[in-house]
Amino acid sequence: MLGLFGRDVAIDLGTANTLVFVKGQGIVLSEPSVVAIDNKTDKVVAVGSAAKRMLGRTPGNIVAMRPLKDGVIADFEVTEKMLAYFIRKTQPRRRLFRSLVGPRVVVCVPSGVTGVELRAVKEATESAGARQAFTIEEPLAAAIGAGLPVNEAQGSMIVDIGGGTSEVAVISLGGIVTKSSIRIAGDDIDDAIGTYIQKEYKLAIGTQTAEQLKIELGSAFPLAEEESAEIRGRDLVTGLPKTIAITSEEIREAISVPVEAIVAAVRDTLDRTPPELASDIMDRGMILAGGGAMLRHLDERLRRETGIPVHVSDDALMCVAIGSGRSLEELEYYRSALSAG
Ligand SMILES: Nc1ncnc2c1ncn2[C@@H]1O[C@H](COP(=O)(O)OP(=O)(O)OP(=O)(O)O)[C@@H](O)[C@H]1O
Repeated sequence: MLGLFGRDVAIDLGTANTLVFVKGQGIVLSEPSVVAIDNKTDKVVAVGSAAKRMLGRTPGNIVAMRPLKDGVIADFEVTEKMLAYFIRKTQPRRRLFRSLVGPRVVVCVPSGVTGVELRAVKEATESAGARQAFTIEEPLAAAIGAGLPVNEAQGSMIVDIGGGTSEVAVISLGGIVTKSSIRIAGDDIDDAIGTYIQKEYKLAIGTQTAEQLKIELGSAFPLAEEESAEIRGRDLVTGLPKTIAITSEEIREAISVPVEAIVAAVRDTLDRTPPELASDIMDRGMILAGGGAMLRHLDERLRRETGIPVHVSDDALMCVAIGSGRSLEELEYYRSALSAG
Protein backbone atom coordinates (compact mmCIF):
# COMPACT_ATOMS: atom_id res chain seq x y z
CA MET A 1 0.00 0.00 0.00
CA LEU A 2 1.25 3.46 -0.83
CA GLY A 3 0.28 4.81 2.58
CA LEU A 4 -0.31 8.49 3.02
CA PHE A 5 0.60 8.20 6.65
CA GLY A 6 3.94 7.23 8.12
CA ARG A 7 4.38 3.99 10.01
CA ASP A 8 3.28 4.43 13.61
CA VAL A 9 6.11 3.81 16.02
CA ALA A 10 6.70 3.51 19.74
CA ILE A 11 10.06 4.59 21.12
CA ASP A 12 11.61 3.55 24.37
CA LEU A 13 13.89 6.54 24.67
CA GLY A 14 16.33 5.28 27.23
CA THR A 15 19.39 6.79 28.81
CA ALA A 16 21.46 3.82 27.69
CA ASN A 17 19.51 2.30 24.79
CA THR A 18 16.75 3.37 22.46
CA LEU A 19 14.40 0.72 21.14
CA VAL A 20 11.92 1.32 18.37
CA PHE A 21 8.73 -0.66 17.85
CA VAL A 22 6.88 -0.40 14.56
CA LYS A 23 3.15 -1.06 14.59
CA GLY A 24 2.42 -4.47 13.14
CA GLN A 25 6.09 -5.45 13.10
CA GLY A 26 7.41 -5.37 16.67
CA ILE A 27 10.83 -4.15 17.75
CA VAL A 28 12.85 -3.30 14.67
CA LEU A 29 15.70 -1.38 16.17
CA SER A 30 17.75 -1.35 19.35
CA GLU A 31 20.74 0.90 19.54
CA PRO A 32 22.73 2.81 22.15
CA SER A 33 21.40 6.33 22.80
CA VAL A 34 24.58 7.96 21.58
CA VAL A 35 25.10 10.65 18.97
CA ALA A 36 28.41 11.74 17.47
CA ILE A 37 28.55 15.31 16.26
CA ASP A 38 31.14 17.24 14.29
CA ASN A 39 31.75 20.44 16.27
CA LYS A 40 32.92 22.37 13.24
CA THR A 41 29.90 21.75 11.05
CA ASP A 42 27.35 20.88 13.77
CA LYS A 43 26.40 17.85 11.68
CA VAL A 44 25.55 14.44 13.06
CA VAL A 45 28.35 12.06 12.13
CA ALA A 46 26.88 8.88 13.59
CA VAL A 47 24.02 7.68 15.79
CA GLY A 48 23.59 4.52 17.82
CA SER A 49 26.12 1.68 17.76
CA ALA A 50 28.49 3.46 15.41
CA ALA A 51 28.49 6.51 17.69
CA LYS A 52 28.91 4.43 20.86
CA ARG A 53 32.13 2.98 19.49
CA MET A 54 33.39 6.55 19.22
CA LEU A 55 32.75 7.38 22.92
CA GLY A 56 36.11 8.28 24.46
CA ARG A 57 37.85 7.71 21.13
CA THR A 58 37.05 10.83 19.12
CA PRO A 59 39.43 13.35 17.56
CA GLY A 60 39.15 16.96 18.70
CA ASN A 61 36.36 18.11 16.38
CA ILE A 62 34.01 15.16 16.95
CA VAL A 63 32.09 14.68 20.19
CA ALA A 64 30.23 11.48 20.95
CA MET A 65 27.61 12.12 23.58
CA ARG A 66 24.58 10.68 25.28
CA PRO A 67 21.80 13.27 24.98
CA LEU A 68 19.85 11.79 27.89
CA LYS A 69 21.08 11.75 31.40
CA ASP A 70 19.34 10.25 34.40
CA GLY A 71 16.41 9.29 32.20
CA VAL A 72 15.71 12.83 31.06
CA ILE A 73 16.72 14.97 28.13
CA ALA A 74 19.96 16.72 28.95
CA ASP A 75 20.50 18.09 25.45
CA PHE A 76 17.32 18.95 23.63
CA GLU A 77 18.76 19.58 20.16
CA VAL A 78 20.78 16.40 20.08
CA THR A 79 17.83 14.35 21.38
CA GLU A 80 15.72 15.77 18.59
CA LYS A 81 18.36 14.73 16.06
CA MET A 82 18.52 11.27 17.56
CA LEU A 83 14.73 10.89 17.54
CA ALA A 84 14.58 12.11 13.96
CA TYR A 85 17.22 9.57 12.98
CA PHE A 86 15.39 6.69 14.65
CA ILE A 87 11.98 7.68 13.29
CA ARG A 88 13.36 8.19 9.80
CA LYS A 89 15.07 4.82 9.88
CA THR A 90 11.73 3.09 10.37
CA GLN A 91 9.83 4.98 7.67
CA PRO A 92 9.47 4.14 4.01
CA ARG A 93 12.13 5.92 1.98
CA ARG A 94 10.38 9.12 1.20
CA ARG A 95 10.12 12.54 2.73
CA LEU A 96 8.22 12.93 5.92
CA PHE A 97 5.72 15.75 5.64
CA ARG A 98 5.14 16.84 9.16
CA SER A 99 1.51 16.84 10.35
CA LEU A 100 0.21 15.58 7.01
CA VAL A 101 1.82 12.21 6.64
CA GLY A 102 4.07 11.87 9.67
CA PRO A 103 3.54 8.81 11.86
CA ARG A 104 1.89 8.67 15.25
CA VAL A 105 4.59 8.20 17.83
CA VAL A 106 4.40 6.96 21.41
CA VAL A 107 7.46 7.88 23.46
CA CYS A 108 8.09 6.31 26.76
CA VAL A 109 9.22 8.67 29.54
CA PRO A 110 10.30 8.11 33.15
CA SER A 111 7.44 8.63 35.59
CA GLY A 112 9.46 11.25 37.45
CA VAL A 113 9.62 13.73 34.57
CA THR A 114 8.43 17.26 35.13
CA GLY A 115 5.86 19.03 32.96
CA VAL A 116 8.64 20.96 31.27
CA GLU A 117 10.56 17.79 30.46
CA LEU A 118 7.40 16.14 29.16
CA ARG A 119 6.78 19.06 26.81
CA ALA A 120 10.39 18.88 25.66
CA VAL A 121 9.94 15.22 24.70
CA LYS A 122 6.70 15.93 22.83
CA GLU A 123 8.21 18.90 21.00
CA ALA A 124 11.30 16.93 20.07
CA THR A 125 9.10 14.12 18.73
CA GLU A 126 6.96 16.47 16.69
CA SER A 127 9.95 18.36 15.31
CA ALA A 128 11.37 14.97 14.41
CA GLY A 129 8.43 14.40 12.07
CA ALA A 130 5.59 12.91 14.14
CA ARG A 131 2.07 14.07 13.30
CA GLN A 132 0.90 13.17 16.78
CA ALA A 133 2.99 12.45 19.85
CA PHE A 134 1.86 10.50 22.90
CA THR A 135 3.83 9.75 26.01
CA ILE A 136 3.52 6.80 28.31
CA GLU A 137 5.12 6.51 31.70
CA GLU A 138 7.86 3.93 31.83
CA PRO A 139 6.48 1.74 34.63
CA LEU A 140 3.13 1.45 32.85
CA ALA A 141 4.84 0.51 29.62
CA ALA A 142 7.04 -2.00 31.43
CA ALA A 143 4.02 -3.54 33.15
CA ILE A 144 2.10 -3.82 29.87
CA GLY A 145 5.20 -5.32 28.25
CA ALA A 146 5.55 -7.83 31.09
CA GLY A 147 1.95 -8.92 30.47
CA LEU A 148 0.55 -7.60 33.76
CA PRO A 149 -3.20 -6.97 33.85
CA VAL A 150 -2.79 -3.20 34.25
CA ASN A 151 -6.40 -2.33 33.45
CA GLU A 152 -7.88 -4.64 36.11
CA ALA A 153 -8.83 -3.79 39.67
CA GLN A 154 -5.85 -5.69 40.93
CA GLY A 155 -2.48 -4.57 42.26
CA SER A 156 0.49 -5.22 39.94
CA MET A 157 3.98 -4.22 40.97
CA ILE A 158 6.75 -3.43 38.55
CA VAL A 159 10.37 -2.48 39.25
CA ASP A 160 12.07 -1.10 36.15
CA ILE A 161 15.80 -0.51 36.47
CA GLY A 162 17.28 1.25 33.47
CA GLY A 163 20.53 3.08 32.87
CA GLY A 164 19.54 6.41 34.40
CA THR A 165 16.37 5.82 36.39
CA SER A 166 14.85 3.13 38.54
CA GLU A 167 11.11 3.19 38.70
CA VAL A 168 8.97 1.28 41.11
CA ALA A 169 5.21 1.35 40.69
CA VAL A 170 2.06 -0.30 41.90
CA ILE A 171 -0.55 -0.22 39.17
CA SER A 172 -4.29 -0.82 39.21
CA LEU A 173 -7.15 0.13 36.86
CA GLY A 174 -4.86 1.52 34.17
CA GLY A 175 -3.03 3.96 36.41
CA ILE A 176 -0.14 4.23 38.83
CA VAL A 177 -1.32 4.11 42.46
CA THR A 178 2.00 4.43 44.28
CA LYS A 179 5.43 4.94 42.83
CA SER A 180 9.01 5.85 43.51
CA SER A 181 11.26 7.14 40.80
CA ILE A 182 14.91 7.57 41.63
CA ARG A 183 17.67 8.80 39.40
CA ILE A 184 19.91 5.97 40.48
CA ALA A 185 20.25 2.98 38.18
CA GLY A 186 22.69 1.02 36.01
CA ASP A 187 24.90 4.00 35.15
CA ASP A 188 25.39 4.82 38.82
CA ILE A 189 26.40 1.23 39.45
CA ASP A 190 29.04 1.58 36.70
CA ASP A 191 30.24 4.87 38.21
CA ALA A 192 30.47 3.26 41.65
CA ILE A 193 32.71 0.55 40.20
CA GLY A 194 34.94 3.14 38.52
CA THR A 195 35.23 5.17 41.72
CA TYR A 196 36.01 2.11 43.83
CA ILE A 197 38.79 0.94 41.51
CA GLN A 198 40.24 4.41 41.34
CA LYS A 199 40.25 4.71 45.13
CA GLU A 200 41.43 1.21 46.00
CA TYR A 201 43.85 0.58 43.13
CA LYS A 202 44.71 4.06 41.85
CA LEU A 203 43.60 2.81 38.46
CA ALA A 204 41.43 4.70 35.98
CA ILE A 205 39.06 2.58 33.91
CA GLY A 206 36.62 3.62 31.20
CA THR A 207 32.84 3.46 31.56
CA GLN A 208 32.61 0.53 29.15
CA THR A 209 35.05 -1.49 31.27
CA ALA A 210 33.07 -0.62 34.41
CA GLU A 211 29.83 -1.78 32.76
CA GLN A 212 31.45 -4.99 31.62
CA LEU A 213 32.68 -5.65 35.16
CA LYS A 214 29.16 -5.10 36.48
CA ILE A 215 27.68 -7.54 34.00
CA GLU A 216 30.35 -10.19 34.41
CA LEU A 217 31.25 -9.94 38.10
CA GLY A 218 28.54 -7.84 39.71
CA SER A 219 25.89 -9.19 42.09
CA ALA A 220 23.48 -7.90 44.72
CA PHE A 221 23.71 -10.95 46.98
CA PRO A 222 26.57 -13.40 47.68
CA LEU A 223 27.25 -15.89 44.89
CA ALA A 224 27.47 -19.63 45.53
CA GLU A 225 31.01 -19.41 44.22
CA GLU A 226 32.66 -16.03 44.19
CA GLU A 227 34.60 -15.12 41.04
CA SER A 228 37.45 -12.92 39.90
CA ALA A 229 38.66 -11.24 36.72
CA GLU A 230 41.58 -9.23 35.40
CA ILE A 231 41.05 -5.69 34.25
CA ARG A 232 43.18 -3.16 32.46
CA GLY A 233 43.29 0.52 33.05
CA ARG A 234 45.66 3.43 33.42
CA ASP A 235 47.79 3.64 36.53
CA LEU A 236 47.07 7.06 38.02
CA VAL A 237 50.52 7.25 39.60
CA THR A 238 52.73 6.24 36.65
CA GLY A 239 50.30 7.12 33.87
CA LEU A 240 50.99 3.73 32.26
CA PRO A 241 48.63 0.86 31.42
CA LYS A 242 48.30 -1.65 34.25
CA THR A 243 46.41 -4.90 34.86
CA ILE A 244 44.88 -5.84 38.23
CA ALA A 245 42.78 -8.75 39.49
CA ILE A 246 39.44 -8.02 41.15
CA THR A 247 36.85 -10.25 42.86
CA SER A 248 33.08 -10.40 42.80
CA GLU A 249 33.03 -9.59 46.54
CA GLU A 250 34.87 -6.35 45.86
CA ILE A 251 32.46 -5.42 43.08
CA ARG A 252 29.51 -6.16 45.40
CA GLU A 253 31.02 -3.85 47.99
CA ALA A 254 31.72 -1.21 45.34
CA ILE A 255 28.09 -1.13 44.18
CA SER A 256 26.44 -1.50 47.58
CA VAL A 257 25.31 2.13 47.85
CA PRO A 258 23.35 2.38 44.56
CA VAL A 259 21.98 -1.16 45.00
CA GLU A 260 20.75 -0.29 48.49
CA ALA A 261 19.10 2.85 47.10
CA ILE A 262 17.12 0.70 44.64
CA VAL A 263 16.12 -1.75 47.40
CA ALA A 264 15.05 1.20 49.57
CA ALA A 265 12.87 2.56 46.74
CA VAL A 266 11.07 -0.81 46.53
CA ARG A 267 10.53 -0.91 50.31
CA ASP A 268 9.33 2.67 50.34
CA THR A 269 6.77 2.01 47.58
CA LEU A 270 5.46 -1.06 49.41
CA ASP A 271 5.15 0.96 52.62
CA ARG A 272 2.88 3.43 50.85
CA THR A 273 0.74 0.85 49.04
CA PRO A 274 -2.90 0.52 50.16
CA PRO A 275 -3.53 -2.79 52.01
CA GLU A 276 -5.77 -4.45 49.38
CA LEU A 277 -3.25 -3.86 46.64
CA ALA A 278 -0.38 -4.91 48.94
CA SER A 279 -2.17 -8.18 49.52
CA ASP A 280 -2.48 -8.79 45.74
CA ILE A 281 1.25 -8.18 45.46
CA MET A 282 2.04 -10.54 48.35
CA ASP A 283 0.25 -13.25 46.36
CA ARG A 284 1.46 -12.50 42.85
CA GLY A 285 4.85 -10.96 43.50
CA MET A 286 6.69 -8.13 41.80
CA ILE A 287 8.20 -8.17 38.32
CA LEU A 288 11.67 -6.82 37.61
CA ALA A 289 12.29 -5.25 34.22
CA GLY A 290 14.93 -3.08 32.50
CA GLY A 291 18.54 -4.01 31.86
CA GLY A 292 19.46 -3.35 35.50
CA ALA A 293 17.12 -6.17 36.57
CA MET A 294 19.70 -8.56 35.15
CA LEU A 295 22.22 -7.72 37.85
CA ARG A 296 22.85 -11.13 39.33
CA HIS A 297 20.87 -12.07 42.44
CA LEU A 298 19.05 -8.76 42.60
CA ASP A 299 15.84 -10.81 42.67
CA GLU A 300 17.14 -12.85 45.59
CA ARG A 301 18.16 -9.73 47.48
CA LEU A 302 14.71 -8.15 47.01
CA ARG A 303 12.96 -11.39 47.95
CA ARG A 304 14.88 -11.54 51.23
CA GLU A 305 14.43 -7.89 52.05
CA THR A 306 10.69 -7.70 51.32
CA GLY A 307 9.45 -11.27 51.84
CA ILE A 308 7.56 -10.97 48.53
CA PRO A 309 7.99 -13.24 45.48
CA VAL A 310 10.17 -11.63 42.80
CA HIS A 311 10.21 -12.56 39.11
CA VAL A 312 12.62 -11.20 36.51
CA SER A 313 10.85 -10.55 33.23
CA ASP A 314 11.96 -12.79 30.37
CA ASP A 315 12.38 -9.75 28.15
CA ALA A 316 13.90 -7.47 30.77
CA LEU A 317 15.69 -5.25 28.25
CA MET A 318 12.72 -5.05 25.91
CA CYS A 319 9.74 -4.90 28.27
CA VAL A 320 9.31 -1.15 28.05
CA ALA A 321 9.53 -1.10 24.25
CA ILE A 322 7.13 -4.04 23.94
CA GLY A 323 4.67 -2.37 26.32
CA SER A 324 4.96 1.00 24.53
CA GLY A 325 4.33 -0.84 21.28
CA ARG A 326 1.26 -2.59 22.64
CA SER A 327 -0.15 0.71 23.84
CA LEU A 328 0.34 2.04 20.29
CA GLU A 329 -1.42 -0.95 18.76
CA GLU A 330 -4.32 -0.69 21.19
CA LEU A 331 -4.53 3.05 21.69
CA GLU A 332 -8.14 2.93 22.87
CA TYR A 333 -7.69 0.08 25.33
CA TYR A 334 -4.66 1.75 26.89
CA ARG A 335 -6.01 5.28 26.64
CA SER A 336 -5.80 5.90 30.38
CA ALA A 337 -2.12 4.97 30.34
CA LEU A 338 -1.27 7.40 27.52
CA SER A 339 -1.01 11.12 27.53
CA ALA A 340 -1.72 12.84 24.20
CA GLY A 341 0.51 15.57 22.84
N1 LIG B 1 23.43 -8.53 32.44
C1 LIG B 1 23.35 -7.32 33.01
N2 LIG B 1 23.60 -7.17 34.33
C2 LIG B 1 23.50 -5.95 34.91
N3 LIG B 1 23.17 -4.83 34.27
C3 LIG B 1 22.91 -4.92 32.95
C4 LIG B 1 22.98 -6.16 32.25
N4 LIG B 1 22.66 -5.95 30.95
C5 LIG B 1 22.41 -4.62 30.84
N5 LIG B 1 22.56 -4.01 32.04
C6 LIG B 1 22.41 -2.59 32.36
O1 LIG B 1 21.11 -2.16 32.06
C7 LIG B 1 21.15 -0.73 31.84
C8 LIG B 1 20.36 -0.41 30.61
O2 LIG B 1 19.05 -0.85 30.78
P1 LIG B 1 17.87 -0.32 29.85
O3 LIG B 1 18.25 -0.49 28.43
O4 LIG B 1 16.64 -0.94 30.35
O5 LIG B 1 17.93 1.22 30.25
P2 LIG B 1 17.37 2.49 29.53
O6 LIG B 1 15.95 2.22 29.17
O7 LIG B 1 18.27 2.88 28.45
O8 LIG B 1 17.51 3.56 30.70
P3 LIG B 1 16.39 4.46 31.41
O9 LIG B 1 15.21 3.58 31.56
O10 LIG B 1 17.01 4.83 32.71
O11 LIG B 1 16.21 5.63 30.54
C9 LIG B 1 22.60 -0.34 31.68
O12 LIG B 1 23.03 0.30 32.87
C10 LIG B 1 23.28 -1.69 31.51
O13 LIG B 1 24.61 -1.65 31.99
